[in-house]
Amino acid sequence: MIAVDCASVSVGRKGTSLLRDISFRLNGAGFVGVLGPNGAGKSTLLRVLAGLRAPDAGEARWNGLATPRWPARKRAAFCGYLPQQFAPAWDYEAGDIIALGAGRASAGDASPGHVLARFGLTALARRRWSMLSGGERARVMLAATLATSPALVLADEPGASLDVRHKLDLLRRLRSASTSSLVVAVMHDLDLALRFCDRILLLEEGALVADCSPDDLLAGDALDRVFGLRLQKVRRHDDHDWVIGLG
Ligand SMILES: Nc1ncnc2c1ncn2[C@@H]1O[C@H](COP(=O)(O)OP(=O)(O)OP(=O)(O)O)[C@@H](O)[C@H]1O
Repeated sequence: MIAVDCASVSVGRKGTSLLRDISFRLNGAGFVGVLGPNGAGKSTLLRVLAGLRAPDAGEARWNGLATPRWPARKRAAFCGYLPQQFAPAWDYEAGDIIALGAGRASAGDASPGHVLARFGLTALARRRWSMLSGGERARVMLAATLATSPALVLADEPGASLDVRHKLDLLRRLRSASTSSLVVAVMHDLDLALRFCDRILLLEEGALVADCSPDDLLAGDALDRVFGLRLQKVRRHDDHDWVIGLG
């Protein structure tokens, strides 16, 4: 069972509202994209959902229980959180970081060697963090996050530093994880979000302005309004994927 509730969540900072009375329920496995312009509150929302930031009002719940009430070990087993920026305190080898991820919970195929192989990272196992490229770091962090197949995966702009092939590979892995886990990912690439996600949460200035399927989002004008653009929406010839361009 997996249910995530965001119940009347508000977050403020020095008189500014970062999140304004946000409510939604995510029930069951699936891929949810969080979209919105820079500064809309996407990362703040993800941190609240992860239980890393206490809201000023309202609460986030996993399976009906407010996140602060989850014991640390159960929390680590239940939720994999992939932050926008990550820097380990020590210069670990990639294999050590995978081992830390794999150690969060007992899972049949989560031995570090197996996870490295599953994510095509075996050749990088002995490479120190400081020697990894930005894209390699992102791939190591994704593998560490997904190592134990957590019920809830929260990913903040997971493909930001990846080339097009690895970005697609990452989204396919998240998509595949979302058949049994609830994946919530902050995304900036509208095309890819509409193609991979089952549901979209659209934020604007800390408010939730749309919560719907990609098709319903495209049918309305919320994207144009929020991004201040006239987006051209073209359905590809296979009638499956949308391509978005500037109108
Ligand atoms: N600790 C903080 N102190 C002050 N302002 C903050 C703090 N954290 C976030 N903010 C502000 O809150 C707003 C929302 O930030 P957040 O990082 O959640 O936005 P975002 O939608 O993820 O943006 P981006 O797409 O640029 O990553 C921004 O205006 C940001 O400057």
